[in-house]
Amino acid sequence: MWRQFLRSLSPGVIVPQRWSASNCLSNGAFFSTRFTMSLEEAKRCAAYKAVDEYVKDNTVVGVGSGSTVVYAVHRIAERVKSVGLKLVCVPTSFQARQLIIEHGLTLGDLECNPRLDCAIDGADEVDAKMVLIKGGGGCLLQEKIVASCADRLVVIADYTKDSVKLGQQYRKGIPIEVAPMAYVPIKNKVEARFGGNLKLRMAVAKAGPVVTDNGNFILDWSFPDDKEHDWDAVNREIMMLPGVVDTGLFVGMATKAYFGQKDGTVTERTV
Ligand SMILES: O=C[C@H](O)[C@H](O)[C@H](O)COP(=O)(O)O
Repeated sequence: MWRQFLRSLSPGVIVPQRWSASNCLSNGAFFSTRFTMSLEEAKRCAAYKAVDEYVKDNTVVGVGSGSTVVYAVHRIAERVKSVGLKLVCVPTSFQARQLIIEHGLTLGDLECNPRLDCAIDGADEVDAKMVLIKGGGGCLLQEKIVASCADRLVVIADYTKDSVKLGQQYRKGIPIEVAPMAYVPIKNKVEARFGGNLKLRMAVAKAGPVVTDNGNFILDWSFPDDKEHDWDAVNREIMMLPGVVDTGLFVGMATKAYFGQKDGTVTERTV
């Protein structure tokens, strides 16, 4: 019935055969291209499931950044209204802060809430061992700080982020946030030590480089993918370079990931 109705509105629309337990597809579908709808629905399903399973009453929740997190915030706001959850939400970026405020949620910070029950965040890529690449939207530093204060980091993503090995699907490289004055020496040192190449991320609607919420630059490291990397060791070594503020490598931080699939189901990974 629903499928017929949705198809009558837009013949190109793919209406998933299976609806997830969290009923994530019943709260509005996207009527654009086949791929966009599918990807957006996949993000939504993952986000809804994670919120339903991990966001509990009387807790402090870290709110990640990016397009998938938008769905998580919608769901958190729905549950605050419908079930009366009492939450404090700690943002990981300017974007997250705005989302919290726009949805009428209680805004917190690490000064008042140095310990969080869980953080829900997106990722650019997740490997088989749950090592993440984050920072495609430039928010890696605050995301890592907030995640480090949370009892649990829960990742929400669509199926394009689920990889065996980093670099398999996400081709933009590992973001490294750096103090502006140090971007050239850091670029040279990382290339000499590990290979690949680092590019200064440039802004799109502004001349010059992207400047993060923290006033820094981002170098995107296209690392050599023809060898195995010990990401924990790589991360530690890069972090030791003066001027490196943080990396988008999240090693040993996430314990749970939800991947929304094309058919509206959600797969899970736990470590
Ligand atoms: O800096 C941005 C964050 O790390 C995001 O969580 C990450 O880029 C994933 O974003 P999206 O959900 O838009 O793919």
